[in-house]
Amino acid sequence: MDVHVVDHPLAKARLSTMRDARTDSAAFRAALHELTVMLVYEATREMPVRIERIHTPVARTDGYALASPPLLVPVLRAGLGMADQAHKLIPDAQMGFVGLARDEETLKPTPYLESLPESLADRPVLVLDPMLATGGSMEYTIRLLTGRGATDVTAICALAAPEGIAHLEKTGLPLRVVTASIDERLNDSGFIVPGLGDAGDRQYGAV
Ligand SMILES: O=P(O)(O)OC[C@H]1O[C@H](OP(=O)(O)OP(=O)(O)O)[C@H](O)[C@@H]1O
Ligand SMILES: O=c1cc[nH]c(=O)[nH]1
Ligand SMILES: [Mg+2]
Repeated sequence: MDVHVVDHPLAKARLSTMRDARTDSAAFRAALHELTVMLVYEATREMPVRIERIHTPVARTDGYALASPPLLVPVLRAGLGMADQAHKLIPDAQMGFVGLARDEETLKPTPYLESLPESLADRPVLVLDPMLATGGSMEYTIRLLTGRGATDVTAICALAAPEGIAHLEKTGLPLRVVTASIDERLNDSGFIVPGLGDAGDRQYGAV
């Protein structure tokens, strides 16, 4: 599995704002928005482009556009904080939605929403979720997508735990991960250490 860490000073700065326990919800959301732009920018670097001749006011030249705009799939709730920024970068993208809540005891995802196009054959998919912890929520999401024919899936996460990466690797699912950090470990409650706490609660309040 290809894992790409976006190790850029500006990404580190936004991530540090998100990690800081003193950061309030509005500033946390703003930092996640900005980090999302950097992660999506890197994740789409190798995407095939369509070239067509265009006219500048001065001359003819090649114009570029994504050959096949990806499907964006934010995983609710926390992934919602990445959706608008990703969509601004790729305005032609269609968006699907998956809603999952991790059970605090078992750490297994409980699904409550699935809104996806019927067929995803030949369509790249970008899954947006700031946190990859045990990897259970991402595995669940990827299986929904591959069940609809997706073969080109990229998970875009602010943070990942080594345990979650290893878990996804073991599944053998066709997946690439783009993240700003692979942290140290998970704690006994399944939280990423040092992490940033609960990404959904920090954006929207505790449920
Ligand atoms: O890798 P995992 O161990 O599955 O954990 C990661 C999941 O946990 C968080 O969601 P959460 O269940 O807290 O829901 P929320 O977004 O509504 O807060 C996060 O946004 C991921 O979806
Ligand atoms: O550290 C973690 C782990 C799972 N989900 C979160 O929001 N944070
Ligand atoms: Mg949460």
